[in-house]
Amino acid sequence: MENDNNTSPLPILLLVDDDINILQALKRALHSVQATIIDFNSPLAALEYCQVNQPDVIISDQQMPEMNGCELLEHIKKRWPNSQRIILSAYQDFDLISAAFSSGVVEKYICKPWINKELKFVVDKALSRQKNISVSATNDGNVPVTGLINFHGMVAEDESMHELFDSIRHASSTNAPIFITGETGTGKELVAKACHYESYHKDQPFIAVNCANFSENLMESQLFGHTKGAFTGAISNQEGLFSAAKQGSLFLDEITTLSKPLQAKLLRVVQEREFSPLGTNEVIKFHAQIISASSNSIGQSVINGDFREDLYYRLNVITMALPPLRERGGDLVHIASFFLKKYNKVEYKHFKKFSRNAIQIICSYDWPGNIRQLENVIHGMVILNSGEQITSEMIIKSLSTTVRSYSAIQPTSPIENIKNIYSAAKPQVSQNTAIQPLWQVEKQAIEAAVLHCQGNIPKAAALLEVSPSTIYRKKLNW
Ligand SMILES: Nc1ncnc2c1ncn2[C@@H]1O[C@H](COP(=O)(O)OP(=O)(O)OP(=O)(O)O)[C@@H](O)[C@H]1O
Repeated sequence: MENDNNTSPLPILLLVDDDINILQALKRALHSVQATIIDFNSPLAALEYCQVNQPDVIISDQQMPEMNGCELLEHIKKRWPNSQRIILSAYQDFDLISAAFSSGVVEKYICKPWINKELKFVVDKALSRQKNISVSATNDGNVPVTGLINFHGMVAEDESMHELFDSIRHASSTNAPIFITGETGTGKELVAKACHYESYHKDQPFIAVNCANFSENLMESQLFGHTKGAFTGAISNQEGLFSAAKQGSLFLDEITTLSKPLQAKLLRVVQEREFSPLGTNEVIKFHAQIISASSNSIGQSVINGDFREDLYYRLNVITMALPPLRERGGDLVHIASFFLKKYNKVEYKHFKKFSRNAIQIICSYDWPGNIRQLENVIHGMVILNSGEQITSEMIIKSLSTTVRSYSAIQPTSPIENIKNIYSAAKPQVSQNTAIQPLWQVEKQAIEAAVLHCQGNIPKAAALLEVSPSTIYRKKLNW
């Protein structure tokens, strides 16, 4: 079969479901896509077809008698690794689908009953991605995206962040729940927004709520809404966030702080996709995507019995883990420069760069409050100083003003930390001390710095303003 302008054949869209009615409904929903649709009501027959024919995009049901959808897609992936594979399932088989997602067998997940608009969006995207793959395959393969980028306000060069951005793009066509982990201030809310604004429902609302900010009762009425008189003080009907999110995204931050009774109610919403406002038995359909996040270990909360295991699995279909700032390599300096430019503009300042020592201080500090703390430090510093160059003294002063807010996270205060850095780097020799050979003074300085940096030689080298190889070389001679 040929397409309209008779240049290249239409791509093949393969549909597999043991229920003929579902196959018919899928074909109706997808009648306008630019592809040749082939359908099978048996996964074995579909597999046989795929031995000789290359499908471009496959949509398979999960629950089928002869073989489940994930198994079928795994076979197809082995035969045709470049195909785009989509699984169709009701809210069951979470573990299987999550595993297939993580191993790359499944690229997209569509919930049954599907929304036609969503389905069409997913398939169009998969077809266009498939077209790009074919083009780049003829041009010697895909060139991975590298370098410094700004993805929905997130500045990153580090590979781990680029992988995260890829996961966000991959998740763009699913309505399945997303769970974001990461220490405080690592950018979880930005990731949640990026998931929303990359998704097919980006025109719908993005609603964020921090579960830690409300008491149990208030949180319940915030989420579910209430009718007039539902409880003392309910003087009028109030729409809840489940309803306000419409077909968009609802971001539940610090989800582990939800009380047990509310967890049980949320489970119903996630499973049945419906809820009732307080004070009424009316059942309202819930259409939004749930994105939740926690800066505490949710696994630990489950082990402690503080968080329901079944809810955890329902919310955690797609996991996105944000690394702490101290593990993002060169990103620290890039993000610091990004904030310097940002606050130069906001505060009408003209800083052009960081001094070498300032960069060393930034790189050797652990940033327990992560990017939020870095942002506060740079903002404070820009406000309080002027000139063209940021010096280490400016950083230290500004760090000391943020110390109180982060002392709960970090047992040693940043100022102690910095003082240690200096005393390690510049050992004081008292008047009474006998003069020591230079190699011994050097050895002590190096050992103090390495100890301070908990054995991290590159960090110690940065503090001592030498290259790591100098430390390794000197250690060999002691
Ligand atoms: N990669 C990044 N590049 C630039 N700015 C960032 C980046 N990541 C986060 N930020 C900024 O850092 C601050 C904290 O981010 P965000 O509120 O998303 O963190 P969080 O993990 O949700 O924090 P909390 O756990 O406290 O809720 C925000 O001002 C955000 O804009």
